[in-house]
Amino acid sequence: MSTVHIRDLRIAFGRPGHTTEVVSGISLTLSPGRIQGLAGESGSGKTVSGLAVLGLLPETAHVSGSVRLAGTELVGMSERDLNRVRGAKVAMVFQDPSASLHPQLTVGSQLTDHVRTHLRLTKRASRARAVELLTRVQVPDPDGALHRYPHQFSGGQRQRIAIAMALACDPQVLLADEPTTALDVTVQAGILHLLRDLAAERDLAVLLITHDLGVMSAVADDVAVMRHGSIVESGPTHRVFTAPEHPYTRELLTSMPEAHESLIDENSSGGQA
Ligand SMILES: Nc1ncnc2c1ncn2[C@@H]1O[C@H](COP(=O)(O)OP(=O)(O)OP(=O)(O)O)[C@@H](O)[C@H]1O
Repeated sequence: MSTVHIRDLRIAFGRPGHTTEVVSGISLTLSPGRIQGLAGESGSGKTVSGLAVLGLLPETAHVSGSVRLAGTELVGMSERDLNRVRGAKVAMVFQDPSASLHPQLTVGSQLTDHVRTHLRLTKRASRARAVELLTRVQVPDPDGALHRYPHQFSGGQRQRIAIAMALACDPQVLLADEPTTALDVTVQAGILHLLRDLAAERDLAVLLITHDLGVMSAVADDVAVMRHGSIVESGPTHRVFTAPEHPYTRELLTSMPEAHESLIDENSSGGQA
């Protein structure tokens, strides 16, 4: 299983000579089986950093530094090679599950097409794989779900289906950008549990991007706090949240006391929820 080493990643937008740097040299390591959180206020550079790992930034973005997956450099890789990495090795789950689901295709055809293209399975084997994936992400009636369209599911179920799509080719790395932000709080907890269980059982290296420190404290093993394009503090989530060293981390935690409390509650009940 692979580790992702992000080193001195810089991202700027604009024309040559008139660029604005939005990420100023961040370094992070994503390890198999662990959830690395990336926190920080809106506009701090979390999303563009995630997109850079997948080579999904627009052409107006200038990216430098290094993103190595199992020793292979992804920064500067050709679009053709990146296409092979995307989906197969690195997958992404977005805030809006519709971003990864086609509204006019059944869930079954999307999942089986995806699996057939990338894994070259027969029709029958790809259908079996689709049912297996839907079962794992706990979509009710997986067989029936194959014949339904995305809009026939609840928001939480759609996000589970998007996670199934992301997992279809057994990726080694999963980037999850605000995966629960659009969901009700009660539904959020189920999706977060699922992500945590999947990271552990599949040895997935997960980058969890969220501005929600409650979400972060519930599932991230480690957290990096971004501000204005730089990481101001990073470390094990428990340490960062209970003994923040940087004034900005303290400020964030003060503005969201429930995150701090939820971590304390979880620890007193013997583990993370
Ligand atoms: N395509 C683009 N062209 C120019 N600037 C961009 C582009 N995409 C993002 N930016 C800028 O990059 C900075 C970082 O944006 P980013 O979306 O990564 O922030 P974020 O921390 O994920 O915030 P949010 O939580 O609101 O999504 C912002 O100033 C944003 O305006």
